[in-house]
Formats: sequence, structure tokens, C-alpha cells
Amino acid sequence: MFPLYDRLTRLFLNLSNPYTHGDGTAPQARVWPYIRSHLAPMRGVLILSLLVTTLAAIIEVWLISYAGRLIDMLADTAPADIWAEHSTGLIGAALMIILIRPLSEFLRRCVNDIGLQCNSANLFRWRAHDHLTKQSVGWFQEDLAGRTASRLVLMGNYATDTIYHSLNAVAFGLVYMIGVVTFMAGTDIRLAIPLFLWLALYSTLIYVIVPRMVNAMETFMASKSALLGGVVDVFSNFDTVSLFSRRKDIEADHHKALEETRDTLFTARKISVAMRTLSVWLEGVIIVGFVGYGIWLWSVGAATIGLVSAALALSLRITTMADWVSEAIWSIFQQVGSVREALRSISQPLTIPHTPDAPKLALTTGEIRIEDAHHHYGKDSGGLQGISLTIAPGEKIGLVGPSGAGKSTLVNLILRFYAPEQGRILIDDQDIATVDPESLRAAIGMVAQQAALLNRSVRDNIALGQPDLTQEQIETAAKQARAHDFIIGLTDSKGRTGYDAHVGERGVKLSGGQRQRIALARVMLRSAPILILDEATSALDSAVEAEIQTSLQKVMEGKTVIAIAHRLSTIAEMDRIVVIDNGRIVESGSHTALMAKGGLYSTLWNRQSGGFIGTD
Ligand SMILES: Nc1ncnc2c1ncn2[C@@H]1O[C@H](COP(=O)(O)OP(=O)(O)OP(=O)(O)O)[C@@H](O)[C@H]1O
Repeated sequence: MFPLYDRLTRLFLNLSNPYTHGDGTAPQARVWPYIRSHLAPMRGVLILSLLVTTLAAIIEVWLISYAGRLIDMLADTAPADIWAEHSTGLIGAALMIILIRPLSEFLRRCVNDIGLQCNSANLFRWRAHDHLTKQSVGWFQEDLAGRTASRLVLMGNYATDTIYHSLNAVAFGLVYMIGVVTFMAGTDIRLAIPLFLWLALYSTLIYVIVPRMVNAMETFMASKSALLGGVVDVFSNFDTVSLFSRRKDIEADHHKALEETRDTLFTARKISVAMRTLSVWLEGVIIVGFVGYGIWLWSVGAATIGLVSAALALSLRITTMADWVSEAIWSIFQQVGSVREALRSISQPLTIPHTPDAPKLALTTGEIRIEDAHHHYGKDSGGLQGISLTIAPGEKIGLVGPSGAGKSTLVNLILRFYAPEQGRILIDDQDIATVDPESLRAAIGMVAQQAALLNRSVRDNIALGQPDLTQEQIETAAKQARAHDFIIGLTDSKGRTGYDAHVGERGVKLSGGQRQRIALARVMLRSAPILILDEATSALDSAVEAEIQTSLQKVMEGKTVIAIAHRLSTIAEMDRIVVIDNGRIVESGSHTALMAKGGLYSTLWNRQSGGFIGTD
């Protein structure tokens, strides 16, 4: 029975495929165009949903009207004659209630809850993820990661709910209109007057309240996203927070964020309470309007008793249906505010255009040419103030300068994590802005200052991006990076050991030096002709660093290398040393030449050899 049930329901799951890509343009910034642009893969399931929802609505309306007719029938029939006169009708109605109605509900649930909801939320998330992962590294640094993640995940639900309730509103609204016309046809057309009055009042209410509600929901969702972003930020930097903030301060910040959500929800709820109360009041208006109008017509001799009772029955039926429609409309506009808030992140155009069809970087020699690069991170000053530098194929340069001079910024531009605000960067005569970014990064091996690892096994971290590597290759690289010995001693909380042990979020379960050695092993396995070492050995003690130097020398062989180091002794042997200060190149030459010159480099060197660290 269960496998059959599974197969049957799976048919509905397979009604659409959520994993389809959009047209590659940035998502629309406005809610309805945004939702519309996702409907194509769902077309079949949406039409089906509209049909089954309409069917369900028809059955519900039938049930209401049948209840009325049943009472009329019982009143008009003698008890002894009931079966003789109405058995077929009664059995038909019973079958309708026991069989057809549950079947229709099953269909409606399968189409809406499985076919639509299981797929639609993921379709929105899939495409939003597709767009967000094309954003530059720089873009991700501008916003709280937790907030962006929560917007991506929750937006799938909000957008789906918006579609679901819209279909409900359309289906129930349609049947509502048909139902009202049918009911009216059986009574007196004059009773349409209170109905129109109600419609006018209800539309006004929606018109006045809905925009306020959409704004209130958007503000509430913004405070909720900020709350989530804040919590993720604190939890993921708990060491720093514990060191520098008092518990009271953390609590106070959290309290403030919570209070913000309470306050914004309060604003939204004030509106919804008013809306709900006014809707019920309007339902009262329609009941009193119908019945009162009927009584007045009767009192002036313009209508019969029958019309008054019909008016009462009619008003009750119409208000029940109006409730369905208003419920659906109400839900839509609550979700619209939430989608609009999520779109603040999701619909942002790419900060660096994505060029999937761009040609791959054709590497020949590995020459890097930087032409007048300026980058101030959108500010007026700071960053790079015009750097021109050519690094010959196979040349090894050391990048030196005081903290904040712009060394990492230059590397970020070469990796195209940011696009230079002015100037350009060429590798083997190809402007990196015009080549496929994946091929660019594949050409560059990088060990960063903060060697962050992913919460996966050590093996996966070393083989990142190269799943075909053998265990032997991975171990050889780990040995060269002096990582093998500590790796085989690792055990994680789930009992996995050695290369299978997981390293914790961002590699927190390893020491800084261990992380750096894994990152070095990773880069040793890359056959990238350009190597960037940003303080690649800064977390290692001198003994391990000396051990690694030989392997590192081997890895650097024949490659174009940019090495950033504050510990100048590690780069003194480079072909050329480029000194950056305040976003500009101030000196360039070999260690000996720069020492002879007596400029910034020699000052830095003398300061270090004066006690900070040995030079030999
Ligand atoms: N994401 C960013 N947004 C805004 N400004 C930034 C950003 N990253 C760096 N900067 C600014 O750009 C300037 C250069 O920073 P950069 O990180 O390139 O210096 P650095 O020479 O690598 O320093 P360090 O040796 O301390 O790592 C600094 O003034 C810094 O404040």
C-alpha cells in the first residue's frame, strides 16, 4: 500500500523540474515581475492547481447551498415521504460528501502541497543561489552572510505562498462570483444593492490597508533578517566576541534586535487586527444590509416573507465565501512584503558582470601586467591610487609595505574578486575583465593570510576543486607541506580519523599553522602557473617554515609568483621586491639594491632586524 501511495504522490512531485536556470539576467527587483519570471517551468502544475482548486471551491459552494436546500426540502416534505421522494438526491449528496469531496481534496493537496510547494520554493532558491554565487567576493563582504542566507532560504517559501494564495484567490474568487450570481438568480435582483455596497466598502478597505500592510511586513522581515544576521555573526565569531565583549553587551545587542522584531511585528499586527475586525464588521454590514433591506421591502409591501428568509440565507452563504477570498488576498499581501524584503539582496545586479561565454584565459607564459589600477572600494580615497607593474613570466616578486598599504587589494584585483575602478590587469596580454573568471582562478594558486577551510574532511579540503586526485597524490602533497604527520593523528567528534576527519566550520578545530599547511598542500596540487602567497607562512613557527621552504621553492619553480610578507626575511631572496605605500609603488628592486638605496624598505628591514625577527 505504501509503495503504491509513494508512487502515486511522486507523480505529482514530478510535475515540474525546479532545477532550471533563468535567462541569466539579474532577477527582477519588483515582486510580481520577479515571481512571473519564475513561472515558466511551473506552467503545467499551475494550470492544474487552478483547475483542482476551482473544483474544490465548487464543491464547497455546493455544500453550502445544499445545506440550505436540505433544510427547505425537510420543511416542505412530510417525514413519511422523505425516502420515497428524495432517496436518489440524498444518496447522491452522501456520495458526494463521502467520496467526491475527499477525492477532490486529495487531488488539490497533491497538486498544491506536493506538485507546487515541493518544487516552487526550490525553483526560487535554485535561481537565487545561481545569481548570488555569480556575485563577486567583494559583494559578499558588504553584507552579513547570515542575513543573505536567510533571505535566500526563506524567500522560496514566501514566493511560493504568494503563488499559492494567488491561485486560491483567483479560484475561490471565480467560484464566488459564479456562486453569488447563481444565488441571486434564485431570489430578487434588488438584493444585489447591499452586495454592491459591501463590495465597494471591502475594496476601499483593501486599497487603504494593503499598502500599509506590505510596508509593515517588509520592515518586519528586514528586522528578522538583521536579527538572524547578527546571531550568525556573533556565533561564528564567538571567540572574538567572548574576548572583547561582556556577556551583558552581547545580551543588550540581542535584546535590541529582538525588540526591533517585536516592535515591527507589533506595527504589522496592529494593521492586521484592524483589518480583521473591519472585515468582520463588513460581514455584519452585509448580513444586516440584506436582511434589513428585505424587512424594509416587506414592511412597505414590496416583498414576501420568502424573500426575507432567502436574503438571510444568501447573506450567510456570501459572507462565508467572502471570508475565503479575503483570507487569500490577505495572505498574498503579507507575503509580498516578505518577498520584497528578500529581494533587497537577491535582486541586486552583479557587481562584476558574469561572462560565462567569455573565452577561457589562454595561458602561455604567465606574464602579469597591471596598468594604472585604481581602487578605493567605492570611497574617495584609500585602497590603490594608481599601480602600474609588469611581472615577467616566471618572475618572483615580493610585495612589501606597511599595513593598509594596499597589498591585499592588489591581489584581490588580480583574482578579480573586485573590478578595478580604473585601469586594467592583463595576463598574457588578455584583459582579465574579458575572460571567463573560472579559468582565471584556475590559473592562479593562492594561499591566503587567513587560510579558511570548509567544514569537510581534510581530504576534501586538500583536494578542493579536484575530486579526481588519488589518496597517494593527496598524501604526497600533505607530506611536502609538513601536514601529513599531524593529519594522521586527527580525530573529530564523530570518531572520523586522519584524512577523513572533519575540520569544523572554517577549520576552527585546527591551529592556524595546521590550517596554513593544509592550504599549502592544496596549492601544491594545483598546476597553476601563477602563485600568490599572501602571508602564506605567517602562522608557522620558524622550524616548520624552514622545513616547508624547500617544498615551496619546488612549487614556485617556473611559476610567476607574488608573495606578500611582513616578515621580510621570507622574501629577501625574491627576484624583485616591490614596496607599496599608501596605494602607490614607492620602491622596486632587489633586496641588495633597495638596502643600498636606504628608503622605506631598508627602514622596515632595519626595524625588523633590530629585534623583531632575525635576518639570517
Ligand atoms: N572590503 C573593503 N571595503 C572598504 N575598504 C577596504 C576593504 N578592504 C580593504 N579596504 C581598505 O583598503 C586599504 C588597503 O587595504 P589592504 O587590505 O589592501 O592593505 P594591506 O596592505 O593588504 O594591509 P595588511 O598588510 O594589513 O594586510 C585600507 O585602507 C583598507 O581599509
